[in-house]
Amino acid sequence: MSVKLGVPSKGRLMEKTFDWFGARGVRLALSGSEREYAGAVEGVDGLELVLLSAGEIPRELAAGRIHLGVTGSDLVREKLGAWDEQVAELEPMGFGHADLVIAVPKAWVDVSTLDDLDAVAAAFRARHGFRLRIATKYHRLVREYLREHGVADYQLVDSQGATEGTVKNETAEAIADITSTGETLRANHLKVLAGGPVHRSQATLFKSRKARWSEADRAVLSELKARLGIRD
Ligand SMILES: Nc1ncnc2c1ncn2[C@@H]1O[C@H](COP(=O)(O)OP(=O)(O)OP(=O)(O)O)[C@@H](O)[C@H]1O
Ligand SMILES: O=P(O)(O)OC[C@H]1O[C@H](OP(=O)(O)OP(=O)(O)O)[C@H](O)[C@@H]1O
Repeated sequence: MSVKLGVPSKGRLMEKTFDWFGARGVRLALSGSEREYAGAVEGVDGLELVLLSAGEIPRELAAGRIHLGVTGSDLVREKLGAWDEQVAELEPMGFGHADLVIAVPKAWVDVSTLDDLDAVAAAFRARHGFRLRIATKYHRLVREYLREHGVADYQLVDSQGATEGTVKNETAEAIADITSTGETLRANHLKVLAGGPVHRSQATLFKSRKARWSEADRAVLSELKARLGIRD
């Protein structure tokens, strides 16, 4: 048996993950064509590369089908209930930074904090007879955050992409999505509520608490951690 390392199969996260391991003397390489989702690890024996969608890596870790995985810290928290019972954070990797934020129309000049949002939500319900809609794909994280901050008069509407467009399209009054440069928010005339993001995400190396770790697997992990400069 070998230790399975899941890494994102495409895009920015894949390239930066390859670079991050490479800079630490562990070469990840795609085997065959770029479209074949299989790969090899050079530099550490007993480590197998598995290419997966970043969004699926949390579930694969929780199911114990992979031992290690690289994905955004936001995705692990969103996709897994009690995430820290299922996976452990081994190392934040310093790339893939994005903030999960709540944003409202810029034109709402009286709304800049969560308390303002709460007040507007109550007024909205009284006026329209339905709850203010927040479009997002981060249901778990947004619900937890708003509960902690005492905002209750809202409903989430699911949006799996182009979330910032939902306000203009009148399918939501506010949104919760990740932002890095802030350009998409600006282009859609939205502003971020004050008080800090719901979550500050970055690419992170996770270890599964649910996978079967044989004696040999633990030895592979120790060697890998030594190579990567990760202390226990
Ligand atoms: N500007 C950004 N836009 C989108 N995601 C970003 C950005 N910056 C960092 N990320 C992070 O990248 C991860 C999402 O990557 P990606 O979209 O490839 O995942 P995915 O949901 O698996 O996609 P797909 O389903 O299309 O394969 C998240 O952890 C997110 O926080
Ligand atoms: O702050 P910015 O630098 O503008 O980046 C933020 C945007 O990037 C992501 O979308 P992406 O294009 O990855 O597609 P998605 O809508 O499918 O998530 C995210 O959902 C935002 O829309």
